[in-house]
Amino acid sequence: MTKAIEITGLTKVYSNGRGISDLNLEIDTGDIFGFLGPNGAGKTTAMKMMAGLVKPDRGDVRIFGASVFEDYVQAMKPVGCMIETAESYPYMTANDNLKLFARFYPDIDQRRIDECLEITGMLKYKNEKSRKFSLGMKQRLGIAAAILSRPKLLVLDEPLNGLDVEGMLEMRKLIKRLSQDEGTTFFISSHLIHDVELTCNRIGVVYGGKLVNVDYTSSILSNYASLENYFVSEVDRSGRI
Ligand SMILES: Nc1ncnc2c1ncn2[C@@H]1O[C@H](COP(=O)(O)OP(=O)(O)OP(=O)(O)O)[C@@H](O)[C@H]1O
Repeated sequence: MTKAIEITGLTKVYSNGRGISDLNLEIDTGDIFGFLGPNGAGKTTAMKMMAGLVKPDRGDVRIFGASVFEDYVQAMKPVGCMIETAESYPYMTANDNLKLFARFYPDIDQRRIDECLEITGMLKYKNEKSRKFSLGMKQRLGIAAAILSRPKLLVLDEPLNGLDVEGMLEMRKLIKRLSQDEGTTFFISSHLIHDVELTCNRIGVVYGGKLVNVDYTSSILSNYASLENYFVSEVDRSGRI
């Protein structure tokens, strides 16, 4: 079966010597993959390259078989992204922001826009301008935009950023629902160990610009008391190598 994502030798080192180097990773269709690492580990840099927003020094990313760098349009067709902050036009309403996004796709009508607003808990703010939204509301609007086209793969950079406890629970439910009902594959970056443990079925630990290890959550939890113990042990091990 074609892998949802195949990353080979992906490297981007900034002039200050930081970034991410020699990332090799395969994500199966249907995985909820957690890219776990502390601030500055290189998660956003890797995701920007996956979305074709940053050119790598070397390496490749294939999405359902198509190379992001050789066949960008084909590779990005099944992908929804929210990378770094969720951007929206502040003087437009939530609804108008989504209508603008919808113009990039051939078949998104008002019903689908309302559905995405409903799914993300934003329907009640449909006619409010995003300028007045809290960080969490902007984040939800970003997710609504990312799921508009019913993507097969969602790449989400710190999707819980700015969400309160209730918002985090809803976001986790939303991710699991899309995974179960629509078979959506997820690539999610986070520095929140507990949330990754509860949300993701497979986890890659990234530290200091390197992917330290990848394993299934179930297997980690059967060998370690918690994901936190595993994380500390993997980071410690990588430091000693
Ligand atoms: N444009 C840039 N120029 C120089 N250095 C950069 C640039 N972007 C990121 N870096 C550096 O590369 C490293 C990785 O940054 P990146 O944003 O990928 O980390 P991250 O894991 O996403 O962290 P966070 O959780 O804080 O977003 C950091 O040390 C950062 O300072």
